[in-house]
Amino acid sequence: MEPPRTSRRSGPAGSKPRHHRPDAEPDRPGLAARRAATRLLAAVVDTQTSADGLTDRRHGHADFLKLDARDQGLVKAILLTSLRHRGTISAIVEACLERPLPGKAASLRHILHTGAAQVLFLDVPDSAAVDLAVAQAASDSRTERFASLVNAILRRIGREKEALLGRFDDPELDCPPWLFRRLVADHGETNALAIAQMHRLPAPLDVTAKGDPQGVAEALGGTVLPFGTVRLAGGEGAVSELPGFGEGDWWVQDAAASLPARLFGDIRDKRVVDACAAPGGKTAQLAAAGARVTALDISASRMRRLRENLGRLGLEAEFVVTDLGAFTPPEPFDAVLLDAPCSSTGTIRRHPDVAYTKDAAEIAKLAQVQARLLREAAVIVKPGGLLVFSNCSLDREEGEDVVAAFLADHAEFALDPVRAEEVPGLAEAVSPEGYLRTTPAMLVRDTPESSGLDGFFAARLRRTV
Ligand SMILES: C[S@@+](CC[C@H](N)C(=O)[O-])C[C@H]1O[C@@H](n2cnc3c(N)ncnc32)[C@H](O)[C@@H]1O
Repeated sequence: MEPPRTSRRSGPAGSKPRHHRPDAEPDRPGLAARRAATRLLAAVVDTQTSADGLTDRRHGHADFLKLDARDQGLVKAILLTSLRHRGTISAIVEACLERPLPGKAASLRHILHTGAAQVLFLDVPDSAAVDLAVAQAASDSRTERFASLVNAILRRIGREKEALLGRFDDPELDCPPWLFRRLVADHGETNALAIAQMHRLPAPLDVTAKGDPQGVAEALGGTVLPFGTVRLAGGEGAVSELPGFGEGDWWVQDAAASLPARLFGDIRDKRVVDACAAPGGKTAQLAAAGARVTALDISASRMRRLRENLGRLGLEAEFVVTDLGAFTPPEPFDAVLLDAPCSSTGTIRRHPDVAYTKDAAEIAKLAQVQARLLREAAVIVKPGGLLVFSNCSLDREEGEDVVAAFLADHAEFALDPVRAEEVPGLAEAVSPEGYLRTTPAMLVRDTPESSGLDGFFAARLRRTV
């Protein structure tokens, strides 16, 4: 139920390219897809536009929308691979250049990056990747004089790929310095490197079963993780075509994202508000567990998706579209879940653009929003009730620091520490104070590809009076 993220600095998603020379290259199969991949990469790294927004099937970039489904799949693969391995690709391209690229050569750099991503990491014939990158360079007035350079560099990368990948095999390369510094400060150098290493792999597909996880695992050929999530081996094709989707037997939800709602324990018949609910993964969990749920969100469009999702699952909730700060229920709730908006650095395996669209200033701003939402959520918890605060950031500033400041100001709340036995198989995710803090480097399984989970933070607070 991951939502398409919108642009932080919404750029001209569908603006006409000014430099394209249509006479230089007629529509050659595959060229429009490569051009789109390069433009989308530029939009992510130059104007901090989210990849989900650019590749949204209804509101995405014009160059993306005009492609057929197969080419759209290819564009996404090229874009996400270019971002996931951005540092490695950069180092390899630089190593193959006789002299550095001119400082203003952003368009050329993006063509080289998307071309090298295909040659180094994707199952695309090298010759097609190289020829189309050369054609792309030749058809743009900003890059046409570098077409033979593109040819030479990408062919060399193709010839020497094993050696080059061996020479530049360092996870830190693929983690932008601002993020790596913060990971080291919050998690220590060894963990930071392990997290950066996991960020180089796409995440497995996790689903939450509405009923029996074992039955869903058998239907989908997956395995049940110790705390109930069903993890799939991966594979091709649309999620909506997998067995049981149409019947509403399960929904997509990363293993870590399923943990905050579990922290309420037995929630049957309790009145619960999911205070930042859309698109509804946690609302669905609470409703499936028998709670009487009020799903609240400020966004009407995201709430529509939540309603559709719950409809498919045959689950019920009360829906409220409002700013949490303006919500004045007639009586307080037994439990409040605040899954607050955040930088999403815990989801970089799925959203590698996050490493390039977010920064320290954005994290500071989001931490303030979270602090405000937590104060507002506290008001609607009844005495003795529970308040779970969570988000998918790896950053202390959006987690432990927000909760510590809240507790310092709210003597009527106390931390209700999470116990290791509540999260089987994830004891290392429980901090000495009783916070839950997962990272992609946890949940090690048979292979790196089947391991890991999103980075999540959760704290359980109890209102004492
Ligand atoms: C991380 S998402 C929630 C994901 C959701 N809990 C799930 O599991 O599917 C954060 C949500 O908070 C909502 N939000 C942001 N500010 C809000 C506010 N002031 N009041 C209510 N909802 C808000 C956003 O619209 C967004 O849907």
